[in-house]
Amino acid sequence: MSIKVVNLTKSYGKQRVLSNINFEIPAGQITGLLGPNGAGKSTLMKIITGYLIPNNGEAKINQISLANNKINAQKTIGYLPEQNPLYDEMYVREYLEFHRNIHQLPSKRIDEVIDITRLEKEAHKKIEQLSKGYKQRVGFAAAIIHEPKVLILDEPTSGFDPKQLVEIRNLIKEISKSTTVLISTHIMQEVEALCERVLIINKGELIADKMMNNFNSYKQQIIEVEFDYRVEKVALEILPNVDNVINTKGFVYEIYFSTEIDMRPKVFDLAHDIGLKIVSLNKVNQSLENYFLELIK
Ligand SMILES: Nc1ncnc2c1ncn2[C@@H]1O[C@H](COP(=O)(O)OP(=O)(O)OP(=O)(O)O)[C@@H](O)[C@H]1O
Repeated sequence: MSIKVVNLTKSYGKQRVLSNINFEIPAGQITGLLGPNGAGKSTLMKIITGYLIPNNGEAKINQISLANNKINAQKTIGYLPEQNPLYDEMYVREYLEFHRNIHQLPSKRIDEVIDITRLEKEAHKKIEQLSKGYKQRVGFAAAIIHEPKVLILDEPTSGFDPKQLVEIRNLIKEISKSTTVLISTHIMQEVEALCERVLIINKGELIADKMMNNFNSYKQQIIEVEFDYRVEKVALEILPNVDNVINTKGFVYEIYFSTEIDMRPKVFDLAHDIGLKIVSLNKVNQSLENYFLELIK
C-alpha cells in the first residue's frame, strides 16, 4: 500500500511545524524520514496515522483519505510511536491478547507475532520486568499484530546497545519484506543500514527526497578531477586511502577513496607536485552525512 501526503501544513498555535509537505511512497518501499530534533518528524507521522489533523492538505493510505475515512485507513496502518506506550503492569501475552481482541484476530496470531519478534523467552513476564530492547519488541509485536500494510516507526531504535540495534534493524528488515515502512530517525547510519529512500525534513520543510543509491556508503568518497594533461593511473594511486582510479574520458579521472576525510586538498597538492594543472575538481558522490550536514547548515 502507498502513502501519499499532499500540501500538508500543521501549526501548534502560532508555531508552524510543517509547511506544504508533499511526497508519495509506493507499496513495499522502506523510506527513512531524517531530520534534526524538532524538525517535525513525529508531527508528520501523527498526521499520517490519523492521530493529528493537519491545518491544510491531507494524507492518504492507498488512496483512502484519513480525513474522510479515518477508521478504514487506520485498519491498514501499524504505528510504533516514539515513546512506545505500553501497559507496564500487564504480562506480555496479556498485552498482545488485548491487541488481538481489539482487531478481532484468531488466537494463533499471538504466537505468530511472538515468534516474529523473538519474544518466546519473555512472553510470560510482566512488561515492566523487560529490558528496553524487549519492551520495544513488544511494541513491534502490537504494531504488526493486525498485519498492517503500512508501518510507521517513530525513532524505533533510539537508546539501544549495539547488539540490540542489530537485532531490531534485522527485525525491521524482515517486516519490511511484506510492508511499506516509513521510519523516522536522526541517525544517518540507520537510514544507510535500512532504507531504499530518504526524505529529509528541516524546520518543517521537506528539503530533500533521494534514493539511497545516490549516496556512497558511509566511508567512501569519489573525486572527479580533470587535469590539463594525461597522467598515469599509478601516479594517482599513491594518494592515501585510494581504492581505485578510473580514467573516464580524456584527461578526466575518478579517484575512489575509502575515507570520510575530504581528499580534494590532497589531490591539489599531488597535481602541484607532479606539475599538472587542475581544470576541474568535484566530489561526485557524497555520503549521506555530508549531504545532510550541508543541507541543514
Ligand atoms: N503537542 C504539541 N504542542 C505544541 N508544540 C508541539 C507539540 N508537539 C510538538 N510540538 C513542537 O513542534 C515542533 C516539532 O516537533 P516534533 O516532535 O514533530 O519534531 P521531531 O522532528 O519529531 O523531533 P525529535 O527528533 O526531537 O523527536 C517542535 O518545536 C515541538 O516543540
